[in-house]
Amino acid sequence: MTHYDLAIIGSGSGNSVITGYWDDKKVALIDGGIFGGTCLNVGCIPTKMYVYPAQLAASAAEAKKLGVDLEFKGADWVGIRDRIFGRIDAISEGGRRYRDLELENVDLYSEYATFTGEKELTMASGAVITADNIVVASGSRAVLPQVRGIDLPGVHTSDTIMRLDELPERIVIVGGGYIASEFAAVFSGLGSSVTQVNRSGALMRHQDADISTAFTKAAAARWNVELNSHLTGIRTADRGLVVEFEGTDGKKLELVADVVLVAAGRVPNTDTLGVAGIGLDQREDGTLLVDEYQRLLRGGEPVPGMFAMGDVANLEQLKHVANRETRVVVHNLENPSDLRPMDRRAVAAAVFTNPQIATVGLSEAEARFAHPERELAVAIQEYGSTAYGWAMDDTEGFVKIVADKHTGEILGGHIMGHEASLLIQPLIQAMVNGTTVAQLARGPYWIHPALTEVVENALLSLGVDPQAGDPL
Ligand SMILES: Cc1cc2nc3c(=O)[nH]c(=O)nc-3n(C[C@H](O)[C@H](O)[C@H](O)COP(=O)(O)OP(=O)(O)OC[C@H]3O[C@@H](n4cnc5c(N)ncnc54)[C@H](O)[C@@H]3O)c2cc1C
Ligand SMILES: NC(=O)c1ccc[n+]([C@@H]2O[C@H](COP(=O)([O-])OP(=O)(O)OC[C@H]3O[C@@H](n4cnc5c(N)ncnc54)[C@H](O)[C@@H]3O)[C@@H](O)[C@H]2O)c1
Repeated sequence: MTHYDLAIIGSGSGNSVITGYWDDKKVALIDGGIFGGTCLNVGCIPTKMYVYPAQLAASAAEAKKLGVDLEFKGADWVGIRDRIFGRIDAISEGGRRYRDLELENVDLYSEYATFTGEKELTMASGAVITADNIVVASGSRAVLPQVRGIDLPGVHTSDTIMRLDELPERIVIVGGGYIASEFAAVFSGLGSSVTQVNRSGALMRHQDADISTAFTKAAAARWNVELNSHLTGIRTADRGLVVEFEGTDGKKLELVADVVLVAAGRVPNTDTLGVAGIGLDQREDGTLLVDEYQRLLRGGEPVPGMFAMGDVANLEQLKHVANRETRVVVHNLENPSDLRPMDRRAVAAAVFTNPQIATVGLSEAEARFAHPERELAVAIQEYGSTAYGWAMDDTEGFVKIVADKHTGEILGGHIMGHEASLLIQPLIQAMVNGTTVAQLARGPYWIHPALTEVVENALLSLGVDPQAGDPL
């Protein structure tokens, strides 16, 4: 049995816990999957590397209404795929080699581990290690509905769909969330015939209701969308797969496809880690409970020397949240007498679908529920109401802001449309820094006639009460 100062489970965000502080100490880094974790290998980065070319491809159709005659002649799927993974696989392998071969104080275990004691881990090979400190960063994995035919060749999750040998002619995408909506935009942009099928009555249902409704309409104008239908089975056909669904009204739906992508949510990797055996506190969905310092809890009390971060411990399942939690874990591991808390104000996210969606803070419904005592100001401003929106002839994009009518505090911002992921940033900044609606609308210059004017105008149209000293 080898003893370590620190053991880390997961080489995604977990890899960044190994700072210079550990140079003279012994560290075990354990990962049974691909080195570097989800974001690098099968998540944020490769998906966005597909999103950009797909957006270029889709722009041919969008240019037409502006009088520009672009022709989309097809996508070189294999070329795009190899450019993406030629870059990513090399980074993953370089990171693995560095940890495995070049860092003397780090032992890399390329296998799965389970807890067999509070500070004891047993590897798949049978090796047992102990450690004074353990960081759990084991991430999450795709959920596969247990229906007939789910393991047929041609049925994929986001882990495998990006490595296809050819662009599918017809793809059925199961799910209405982030992953399903991003891949629907990628495949439809690149030229596949896409049908996205969701169990509930709208896409992106966790967003503000106005965004969810508008996105469902916008998506249906770009690819086929079927709602209120859940997956019941998959079978092989003469040419491809038949994907079977049942509607909430009992009606059957059968779709023929070359490839099926199942994007029905992700579960935390806690069941496979044996955490229940050591009595760690978990939420109902299996995520590990941590305190504000990212310390693991047992019976509500922090367990000394044990931390968790990332998808295994938060509800957001976002890389920038995992990164921030990592910084908190790094600080608190290295400075146990000066603990610093995680900041969960103004968590933001973007969905890189078409049109893009971005969000920060509370939806209107969440704000009304969370603050029944406050009078809210709500504004919706269309891209098409600004000069840049005229240039784009945009008829879909809009910004929605929710604020406190009397104090001018911004409670939430929601954007759908061109580069929503960029336009949201001033609202994130304002929420974190406590900048009011008036201070944000009139404090900085807003470049004319940039698309950011739609955010400025949304702020102005909220009609919040003026305060003494507001900028002019
Ligand atoms: C398709 C897709 C697109 C995404 N796009 C975005 C995006 O655009 N923006 C964004 O913010 N987020 C995005 N995400 C989410 C983001 O990837 C995750 O939030 C983030 O990667 C989580 O990091 P993590 O360190 O918690 O886990 P991971 O990076 O998943 O690392 C966990 C590691 O632990 C290993 N492991 C698990 N169990 C064990 C065990 N028992 N023993 C040993 N090793 C184990 C796994 O092999 C894995 O490598 C996306 C996710 C997906 C799937
Ligand atoms: N851009 C980003 O930041 C980004 C991108 C991708 C993923 N992610 C993260 O990954 C997480 C997981 O993404 P996801 O899209 O898998 O999950 P999700 O929870 O966002 O969506 C799952 C969807 O599948 C549907 N569904 C579930 N079972 C079904 C069934 N049997 N038949 C039909 N539909 C069914 C649900 O109604 C829901 O719409 C997200 O919550 C997100 O945090 C982030």
